Amino acid sequence: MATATPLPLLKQDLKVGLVQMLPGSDKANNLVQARNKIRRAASMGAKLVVLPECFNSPYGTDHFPEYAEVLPEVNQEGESETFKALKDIATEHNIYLLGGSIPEREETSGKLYNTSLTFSPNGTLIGKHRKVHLFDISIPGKIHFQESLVLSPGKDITIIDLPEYGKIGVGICYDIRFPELAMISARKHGVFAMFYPGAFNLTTGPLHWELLARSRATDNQIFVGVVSPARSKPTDAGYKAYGHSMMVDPNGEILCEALEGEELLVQDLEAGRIEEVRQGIPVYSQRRWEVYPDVAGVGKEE
Ligand SMILES: NC(=O)CCC(=O)C(=O)O
Repeated sequence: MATATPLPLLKQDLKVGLVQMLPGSDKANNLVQARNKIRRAASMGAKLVVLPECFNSPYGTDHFPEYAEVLPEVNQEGESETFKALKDIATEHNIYLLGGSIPEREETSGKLYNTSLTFSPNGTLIGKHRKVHLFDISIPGKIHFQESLVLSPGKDITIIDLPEYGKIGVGICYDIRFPELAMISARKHGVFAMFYPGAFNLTTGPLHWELLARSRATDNQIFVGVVSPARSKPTDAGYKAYGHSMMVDPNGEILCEALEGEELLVQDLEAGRIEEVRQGIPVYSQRRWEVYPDVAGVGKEE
């Protein structure tokens, strides 16, 4: 009797667009810039387009309250300017749209979050991720940043089903430093990719951005996409993003990488690549859960 071949995690090839854009202080103009770049990605065949962290505002604790919008829950409709714009763009181009992140104000509590919205090609809100790990670091003489001054942390791992392709996981920037999130998404939920809209800086970017993207991909043998804002001019005030958006394959190899400026990356993800890598280096079937029972509960495949 013939046994059914399990579907690959990524069910068919997928062209992904990563938009490295430069957000300014004019929200309406940021939305126009995003729309233009998404249109270009779609015209190049991208079926999933990903924007950077804080794509519609400058990145900074002073700015979050001013730019925050009230956002709906998954499968609900909303009135916010950015929600409506992203919904329209996804529908117009018949694409999945992972809308980077924007500051969110929760209506009832007034709490602020750093939140990512994902839309299906028919404009349904199919994913909402609130940044779980807030970016609070202090490296003397280099960088001090404290998102928790104004933001509250999200509480959930976010898995989104793109029925024709498979599942993706979403994290926002600092979330990439916590391997548990990607590990649970990959091993428990079977995602074919993690996407991290992110805005690393000029101290930790050169040190850790590529290292972390390639580590999450290699740890879990999945695709990883990291999408940054472009870097503003040295003479401009405010936070300087590292840039270097990239797509990494399940073997930890960089498939494409941007420089610092505005850039659009369009990259094919190959169905079957995950299984090929896992066959060659079969760590998935070689885990010794009895040696590390403390983590077996969170990492073990179901
Ligand atoms: N926006 C962020 O979460 C920045 C994270 C970062 O730069 C890091 O080093 O981590």
